[in-house]
Amino acid sequence: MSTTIDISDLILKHRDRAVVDGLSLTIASGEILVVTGPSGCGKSTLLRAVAGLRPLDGGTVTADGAAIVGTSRDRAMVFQDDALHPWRTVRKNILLALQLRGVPRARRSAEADRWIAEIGLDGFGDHLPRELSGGMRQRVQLARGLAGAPRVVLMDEPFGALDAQTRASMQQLLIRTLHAHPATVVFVTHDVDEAVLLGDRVVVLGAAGEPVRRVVDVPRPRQASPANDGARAAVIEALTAHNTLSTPQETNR
Ligand SMILES: Nc1ncnc2c1ncn2[C@@H]1O[C@H](COP(=O)(O)OP(=O)(O)OP(=O)(O)O)[C@@H](O)[C@H]1O
Repeated sequence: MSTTIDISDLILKHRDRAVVDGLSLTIASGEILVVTGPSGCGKSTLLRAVAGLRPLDGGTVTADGAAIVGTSRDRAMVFQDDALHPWRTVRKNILLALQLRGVPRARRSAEADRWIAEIGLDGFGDHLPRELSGGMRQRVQLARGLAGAPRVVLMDEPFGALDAQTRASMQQLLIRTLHAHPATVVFVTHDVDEAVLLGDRVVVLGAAGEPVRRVVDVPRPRQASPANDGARAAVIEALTAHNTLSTPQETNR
């Protein structure tokens, strides 16, 4: 089961400067909404507000009609940084997420094993994070974020530090996983191809304090170009409208 998120007239400030100024947006239940835009435009700030990790300076953010006033086990965060507990094994990192999301003790062990298999890490359950590659650690982070069926998953450049090949396989893993365990997803990325591959819609924010530049619908079924070429071009056009972001070639790394 997933959740509808309603953002209305949202204002978010840093040191009295509005970073998000009057944003209104509804994220449908089960939708993957990608947020992109120039560096410093407020993507992470917006995500933190939806997570309940920071107060609002105006407007409202609701989840199924209830105001978001703090963190909740229904909403999972997945960051780019390695946020695994370094002293816990892969299995224990996933078990902790299951526990925090309220999965009954009797089911946790089998569920952890299923996640370890799902992310292709059979045989690595007893390894510590430092004994894994960056891509493997990121897979564990993904499992930890999605384990226990959170209704909302908030992802801040989760694959930003990965090489192109690992990134592509993580994107496919995310698509498969969300297919099996639907959630409402807000996914922040700088990468235009990633945005149109993953997103049902792509929101292009303006520079900090500016209005949204564009909301692009991505056609489905989900596949690489040429079906998504129109959406890709629309996102690039909006991003480069004021020449404040890296060029498309740079974003394609
Ligand atoms: N803790 C903070 N204190 C003061 N200003 C901040 C703080 N965090 C962010 N900002 C400012 O708010 C603006 C938005 O930051 P945010 O990190 O949300 O942007 P972003 O779009 O996620 O950037 P990037 O794409 O570079 O990660 C930036 O101008 C940033 O300098």
